[in-house]
Amino acid sequence: MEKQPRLLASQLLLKNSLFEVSLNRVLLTWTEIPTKKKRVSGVIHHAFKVGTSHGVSVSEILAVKELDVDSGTKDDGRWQKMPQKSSEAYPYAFTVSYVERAWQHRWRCSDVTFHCLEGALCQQWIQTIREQLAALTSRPKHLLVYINPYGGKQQGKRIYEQKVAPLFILASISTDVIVTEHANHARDHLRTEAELKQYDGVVCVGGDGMFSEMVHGLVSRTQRDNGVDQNSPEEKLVPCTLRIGIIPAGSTDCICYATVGINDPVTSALHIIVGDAQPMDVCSVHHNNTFLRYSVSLLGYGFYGDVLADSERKRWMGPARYDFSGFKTFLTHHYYEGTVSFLPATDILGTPRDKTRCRAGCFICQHNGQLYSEDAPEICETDPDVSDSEYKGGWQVIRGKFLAINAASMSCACPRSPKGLSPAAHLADGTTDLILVRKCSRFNFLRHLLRHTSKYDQFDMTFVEVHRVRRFRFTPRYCQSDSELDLRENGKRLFSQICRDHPACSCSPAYSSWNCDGEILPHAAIEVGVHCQLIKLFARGIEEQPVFEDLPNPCAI
Ligand SMILES: CCCCCCCCCCCCC/C=C/[C@@H](O)[C@H](CO)NC(=O)CCCCCCCCCCCCCCC
Ligand SMILES: Nc1ncnc2c1ncn2[C@@H]1O[C@H](COP(=O)(O)OP(=O)(O)OP(=O)(O)O)[C@@H](O)[C@H]1O
Ligand SMILES: [Ca+2]
Repeated sequence: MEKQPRLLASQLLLKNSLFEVSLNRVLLTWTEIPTKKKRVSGVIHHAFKVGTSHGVSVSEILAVKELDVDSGTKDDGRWQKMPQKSSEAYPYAFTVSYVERAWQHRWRCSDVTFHCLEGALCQQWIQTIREQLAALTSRPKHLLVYINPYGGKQQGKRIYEQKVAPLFILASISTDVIVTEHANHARDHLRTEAELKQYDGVVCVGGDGMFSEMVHGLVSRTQRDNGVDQNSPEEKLVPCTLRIGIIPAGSTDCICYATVGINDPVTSALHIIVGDAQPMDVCSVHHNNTFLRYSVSLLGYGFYGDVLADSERKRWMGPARYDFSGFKTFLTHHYYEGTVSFLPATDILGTPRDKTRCRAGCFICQHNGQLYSEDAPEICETDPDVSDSEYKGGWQVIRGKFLAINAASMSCACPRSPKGLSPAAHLADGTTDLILVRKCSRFNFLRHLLRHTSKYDQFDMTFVEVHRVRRFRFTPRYCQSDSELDLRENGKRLFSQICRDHPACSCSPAYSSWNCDGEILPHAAIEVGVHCQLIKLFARGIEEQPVFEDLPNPCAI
């Protein structure tokens, strides 16, 4: 790393030991000064332990506070007993709060208190660190927070008040907090009422459903403000400028898990405070030139659609509803007939079955993101319906009987499946991985499902194929007209009743439903397009190697 000029360097006391403390534009470091000498088996050693050098990136300092040594309190009100020796000899002190990496991608807030001989020096340190923090323009100062009190285990309010709000206060972030009163409250407020100009970001406390509300509110608002018609499937959309933060408090939390590496409220709050930014693809879903919904994680027909439809009736069970309905849907083993047409992503780096993983600073997302950005010139894409060969102007057409049709715009990693539905999918590459699971035996489908929880490749099975695509369409075999939709609902009820009455019946219903990020879509025939990097999150992607130990040599960082 290029050597940065020092802004400050002093000898300060930390836990009754003297440290050389140094600050440049990038790093704050402190290294113990070997003072005492120790005789060990006749040999004199400096009392300098390995691990007494520390470094913290300025971009990961959360706050600096003066410590009131005389009163023994910090100015955040927490009491702290001052060590006798330091309060006498080094009567001035300041505390730096910073991000420390813990196990499995968790971040924690750590404090270090330095004691100074003189008040002026103490003030100089505080002032200089504050100036450094003020220069970090990507950090949010004012946030709009929506809390879903009923998401996941209904802990959203408690999680925010106890774990997140104190950190925002520490980092001098002001907030306007709205506790939602009904579904779509946050979406509608964002879309029509919220005065977004005054905020540096919006935050949701909840699960993937709440995140989806934020996406719908922000994306729709941005298109409306820019005169873009969401109903046209081919239309380029205008990217949103405000970043979205997620404090996980839901049942699946897959967006949080796949963008941060863990569903942990404190970790997410710290990513918001340091002002991280992670772009993300958004799929638009249309039916007959009418906009239906946006999707950022999973669009699933067949298995995941059926799991969701069943689980919605069991919300009272909390997160366990998915396991219950998953087991039930697995036993019913329904397949669905239809035609999938898709436009493969060409000229891109990466394939759905390679070993690369989307990680912080992902090169593939940067490369493919340029190719497919919403500003990039249009690539001529022939419509799949204009010719009837199986390979039309780049489009490919597959007809068949499917247990599941899944489009994963990102890995969909979550606590249930830490590698996700499509482990090599990318957050911001402008593509979605289209996974087709054809009709197979229950045993084989179970093998496929189980592989989501092990190191084995879930795509390495004869009945599974996966394509990285820009757009796709699905048409069920027995096409429904809109007026048939009501009939369909009634028919489905009748059908499932017949099947319940005759458990030996092995036939399948004509239609499943699409699970669109945890919401049921009202149509089976849909058209989907990926909008590259349409939104940004307060996240940085999963970090490659978390650092657990103190850095032995700050100069080598
Ligand atoms: C045998 C164990 C197999 C485990 C296989 C686990 C695969 C799990 C893959 C999860 C992918 C989640 C994708 C994220 C989707 C979110 O946008 C959405 C909204 O939050 N969540 C769901 O739809 C929630 C979807 C939740 C789906 C849960 C499926 C559970 C399947 C259980 C099958 C049991 C068979 C047991 C036979 C003995
Ligand atoms: N005050 C509220 N009352 C009822 N429903 C709400 C309220 N606020 C939000 N919702 C709705 O609750 C649904 C579920 O919320 P959320 O995503 O927070 O939790 P979840 O479903 O448990 O988690 P996941 O989406 O991760 O499975 C969302 O679709 C949201 O629209
Ligand atoms: Ca993607």
